Amino acid sequence: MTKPDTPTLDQVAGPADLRHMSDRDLGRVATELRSEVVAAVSQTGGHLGSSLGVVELTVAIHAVFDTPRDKLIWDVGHQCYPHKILTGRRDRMHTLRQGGGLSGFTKRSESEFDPFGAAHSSTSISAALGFTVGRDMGQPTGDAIAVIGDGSISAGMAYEAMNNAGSEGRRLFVILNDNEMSIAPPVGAMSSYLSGLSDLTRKGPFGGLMAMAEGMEQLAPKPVREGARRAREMVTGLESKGTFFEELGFDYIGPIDGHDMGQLLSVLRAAKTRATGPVLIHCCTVKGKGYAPAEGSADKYHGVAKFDVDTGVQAKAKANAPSYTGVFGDALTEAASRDPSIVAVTAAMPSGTGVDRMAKRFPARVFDVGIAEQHGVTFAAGMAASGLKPFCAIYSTFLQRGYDQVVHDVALQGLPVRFAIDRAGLVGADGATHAGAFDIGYLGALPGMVVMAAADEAELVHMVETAAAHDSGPIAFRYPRGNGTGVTLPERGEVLEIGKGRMIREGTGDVALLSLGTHLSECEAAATMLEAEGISATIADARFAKPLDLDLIGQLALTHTALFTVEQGAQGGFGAMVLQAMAGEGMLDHGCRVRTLCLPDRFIDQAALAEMYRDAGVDAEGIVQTVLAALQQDRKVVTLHS
Ligand SMILES: Cc1ncc(C[n+]2csc(CCOP(=O)(O)OP(=O)(O)O)c2C)c(N)n1
Ligand SMILES: CC(=O)[C@@H](O)[C@H](O)COP(=O)(O)O
Ligand SMILES: [Mg+2]
Repeated sequence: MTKPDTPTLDQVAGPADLRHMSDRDLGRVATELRSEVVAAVSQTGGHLGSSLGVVELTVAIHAVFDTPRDKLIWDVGHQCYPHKILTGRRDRMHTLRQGGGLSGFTKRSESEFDPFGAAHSSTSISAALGFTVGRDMGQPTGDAIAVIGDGSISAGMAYEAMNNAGSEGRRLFVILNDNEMSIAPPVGAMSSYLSGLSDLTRKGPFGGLMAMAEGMEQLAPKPVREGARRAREMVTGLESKGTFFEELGFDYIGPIDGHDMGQLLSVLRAAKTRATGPVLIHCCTVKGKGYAPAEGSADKYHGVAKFDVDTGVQAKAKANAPSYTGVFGDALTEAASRDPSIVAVTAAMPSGTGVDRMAKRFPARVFDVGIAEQHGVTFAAGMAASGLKPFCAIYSTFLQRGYDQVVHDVALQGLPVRFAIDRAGLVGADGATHAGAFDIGYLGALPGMVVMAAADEAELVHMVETAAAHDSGPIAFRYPRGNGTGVTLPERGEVLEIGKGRMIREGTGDVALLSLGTHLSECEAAATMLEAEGISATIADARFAKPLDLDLIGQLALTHTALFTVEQGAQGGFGAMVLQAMAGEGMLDHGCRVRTLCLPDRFIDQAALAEMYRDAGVDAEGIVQTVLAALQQDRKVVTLHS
């Protein structure tokens, strides 16, 4: 890769250097910064499109505001690569999203320029408002600036924050980065409203000037504003209403061209000088700006693998098995073709969850609610209450955002919502914020909830069929990010008996490995390693974390020296529920030793997935070491291989 020529950017060791530069040089920094982002991400992969869309904005904010004393909070944080380069992390960008390297999102522990961590969307305004209270109560902090995207502002939490900010009336800057894109094309009435507002600017230079004039006038005293508005109405012949944001108590500036450094600098400087309360600056940007392959792609290169800068062609590893997401999407579509009452709900991630495959055949039965997991869950609950069979497809980590809705609107009412929980377990490069670590525990605790975990892609097909057939209450099935094992897929899934596990291989009674989910493969590898140590291992696939197969567990406990549960989830999940059941049933009274292998009580930062599970101690070697320790082999605990 040829290193871009960045003579002006090279003068920037930190944001303070920007504040001594001419506006012209700031424009040069932005141009060079964009090339730097493209070059860096071409080597690491990551969230390219959103970062390219905020290059000018990032330079302008750091040039105008006194970061890190002023707190710049990026919503989601996936667009923070230009920010990281300008705030002293340029030399570490080659470690992005890798073990021991830079996080792909903002992270407090990584830099003083990251005042608030992110990755889950729509939190920035709440956090920024919190900082303004700290400032006003004497904490050593300056202004707070939240940069939130048009997708992220569709989440309820953003409105909760604006509602509060508007009544608090504290000086606060919210910059709406409106690129008319989420991961998928935007949905929702707010998106249409924003398009209406930004039409003026997107129409070209005249529109931009008008918008800027309008924007600047927002900061003038009320009488002047009224006069300007009347003048504008005369000129345009259009009634000029206040914006939604002004109705909430914000001064609204814009829409402005988020790539025009001159506009950005003058609006930010004016806003900083004059704002006395909450201000929303509406910036129109382009996701993937300045890099043709990104701008020209449907997803604007939202998340990319390493790529060739000249061609934009991504280096995607060839998969030798279908992705779990794809298997789910196809199985759901097949089930939907047989049952017209099946519908699907996604929260702004149709392709990430695979429901886009169903949407291709049944567009009227797939609903993208935007980034609105809370609404999505209860929306599905209403569908279920009406008699439909909703599949609510949400990543494990993002379902956390709608948990009370799962409890209060689904489980408490026993409504048959089907939860397709993708990205269950650790996820690799997205790191701790995206780990699907907690769903077994947080769902298993709910009365009436059925919780399944697929051991491979064939099992996933069966679980989709089982969920479709399960009408007596809520049911969830979890599966990991990535590709399957290559096992043959059934033409059509079979309905599994609820609460029944399956025996995979019978040993001679030394140890039993009770697996939940796709770590069945690690259990099989561990069994082979144990055999080499003269230890026979029985393997069973629990299939269900709830209800548990007590007959299977009791049988294993009675006939084995030791029982080990293995799961891709945090403590308080499958192993805990097995132990609690065994205790209740007296299965612990006969001397069977029990160990639960689950994720450790700490967050695990991004790394290669296998490395993360090794670190967690739940890979094959971790299982073997735990077995040997539990059997208290008097020989030294061997390390089977480095
Ligand atoms: C609560 C939550 N749900 C879903 C996601 C997945 N996600 C990450 S970025 C994104 C789209 C964000 O769109 P926008 O705010 O417009 O930012 P852009 O990518 O356009 O810069 C989504 C849905 C998330 N990070 N958090
Ligand atoms: C930033 C964000 O939250 C999403 O883009 C997420 O990174 C997608 O994860 P997958 O790559 O697993 O679909
Ligand atoms: Mg967007």
